[in-house]
Parts: sequence; C-alpha cells; structure tokens
Amino acid sequence: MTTTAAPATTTPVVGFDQVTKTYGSVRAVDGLSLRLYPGETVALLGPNGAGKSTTLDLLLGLKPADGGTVSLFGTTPREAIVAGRVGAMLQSGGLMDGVTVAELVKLACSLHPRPYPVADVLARAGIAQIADRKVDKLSGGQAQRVRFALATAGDSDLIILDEPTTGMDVSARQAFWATMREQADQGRTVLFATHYLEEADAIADRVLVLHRGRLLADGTAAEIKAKAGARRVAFDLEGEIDQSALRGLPFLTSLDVSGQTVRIQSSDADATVHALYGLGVYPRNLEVAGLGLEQAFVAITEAEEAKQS
Ligand SMILES: Nc1ncnc2c1ncn2[C@@H]1O[C@H](COP(=O)(O)OP(=O)(O)OP(=O)(O)O)[C@@H](O)[C@H]1O
Repeated sequence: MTTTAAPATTTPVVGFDQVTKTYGSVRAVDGLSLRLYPGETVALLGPNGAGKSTTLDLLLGLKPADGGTVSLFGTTPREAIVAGRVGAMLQSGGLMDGVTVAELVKLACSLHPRPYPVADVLARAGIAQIADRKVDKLSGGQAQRVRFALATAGDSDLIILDEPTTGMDVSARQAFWATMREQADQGRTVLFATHYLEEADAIADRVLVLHRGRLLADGTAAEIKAKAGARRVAFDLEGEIDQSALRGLPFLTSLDVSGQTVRIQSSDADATVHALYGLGVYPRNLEVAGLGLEQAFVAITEAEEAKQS
C-alpha cells in the first residue's frame, strides 16, 4: 500500500488509529488507520456499504467508535467542531423545514466562530437568487447547494463532504469543485466521499479505496491505476469473430465484443497480444492503454471480493 509522506512533526488534521465500528454482525469500519494532512484533497471511494458514511460519521463524532481512537487536529472531534475547525456537508438532513435559505445560512454563520458574510456564502454557493425561498420547497440540486453553503459558512480548516454533487447539474458541479479547489489551495483539507470516479480522478490529490470497512488502497489516482496492474487493449477484427478463442487468451480479465471491435483487459497485455497473433488473428487499429480510475477501482474491489469469497 502506498502511504502519503508527511513530516513526522506535523499534527495530522485527521487521525484514525485502529478504528472499529460494528452494527450487530456488520463490521462497517474494521481496524481503520489513517492520517490526513493540511492542504490535501482526498477522495474516499468504495462500493455501496463499504463504510464511507460511517467513517465520516465517526470522524465528526456523530457516532462513537467501538474500538480505536479518532482525532481531529490532535483533539477530539467534538472539541474541533466546537472550535469551528470543521465544515461538513452530509448526504441528507441538515435542512430545517419552515425557514428560508437566507435564514438558515444566517443561522449557520452565527454559530461559526469565524463566519464569512452571509451574502458571500450565498453567492459562493450560487443560491443568492433563491435566498427567500423556503428550504422545504427546493429541488434536490438546490438543496445540495444549500448544504454546501452551510459547510462553508465560516473559515474551517477541514471540509467534509459526503457525495456532495449528487443531484447537481453540470454547471453547479463545476462551480462547486472550483470553490473546493480554492479552499484546498488556501491550505484547507478537503475530504469527500463519492461514487463519481471521474471527479475523484480530476480533483483529488489522494484517493482512498475502502472495502468492507478496510483500506484497500491509498495513493494518488495514478498510483491506484498502477496498483490495479491491468491494461486495456482494443482492436478491430475482420470477418467472423471467434469469441471462445478470444476468451482463452492468457491473462485476460475481461472481454467485450461490439461489432468488429474487441475490447479486453489483461493483467499482461504484452503476453495477451502475443497470444492473439498465435491464434492466427491479425488485429487492426491496436491500442494499449492503462486503466482509468473507474476500471482500476472495479478491478481492485472485485479482486478483493474474489479473495474473500
Ligand atoms: N445505522 C445502521 N444500522 C445497521 N447497519 C448499518 C447502519 N449504518 C450503516 N450500516 C451498515 O454498515 C455498512 C456500511 O455502511 P455505510 O453507510 O457506512 O457505507 P457507504 O460506503 O457509505 O455506502 P453507500 O455508498 O451505499 O452510501 C453497510 O453494510 C450498512 O448496511
């Protein structure tokens, strides 16, 4: 596993030490150890039920751990939150019925020890035009923008986002990530859980892959792609394609035939292509490329599933 180097003297923004959380027989978080440092933008990935939301809940002190210790800035989550060092945008909840967008944002600003002006918070989240609307009358994407405003109501050192762009349209997403980049550039740590792997690839400088409550991979997107090992091979064939012969190629991990185009994944692309010629098959327009983050993620998590079953 790759670990991110940081000076031994720096107090981690987030410290998880052998943290465990169980629900009945389910180990949602299973001996998780982790350190995040100032200025990092970190994507938390994992299949459904991997433990992402539970990890964020533990981090925010919303749930107690059954074992291990969670620290924020060297203190308890509660102390860090009371000191206004953490802004959070969770998947649901957080929006009080019966109040307007402006009233809710004003409240969040009044609770923060280092608030930004309400007008700035509304403008940054792109909700100035709907400031007088009741929060229970908002669309899904608008409600997400309001949650984003609440998370950035004041000057926090750590911003936690659980699937932040779900329901946002393309321009809202772009504006959202531009703002998050600014926050990270100013030295803040941004941790976000997502199922949008292209966002993780584009935004995060560190990617964590969780699976059954354990950390499967920790590194840059490039390192995660390299860890998956496999490569993509695509080529065209003429005439009838013998799929069963292709399926017998060595090191093949997936096969997809569409018209005359064959796309495969292989854990040793050189050997697979060599064997292809051995079949008497002459591929045209041959392309060999590394995996995208999404394919690497699937390869890593499926390999772990296979190991455990
Ligand atoms: N309150 C709860 N009671 C019982 N089981 C729970 C509870 N919350 C979560 N779990 C279980 O713990 C595991 C981890 O759930 P969690 O919500 O943390 O995963 P996740 O990675 O955020 O999933 P998703 O991508 O679907 O949001 C799952 O098996 C889930 O069913």
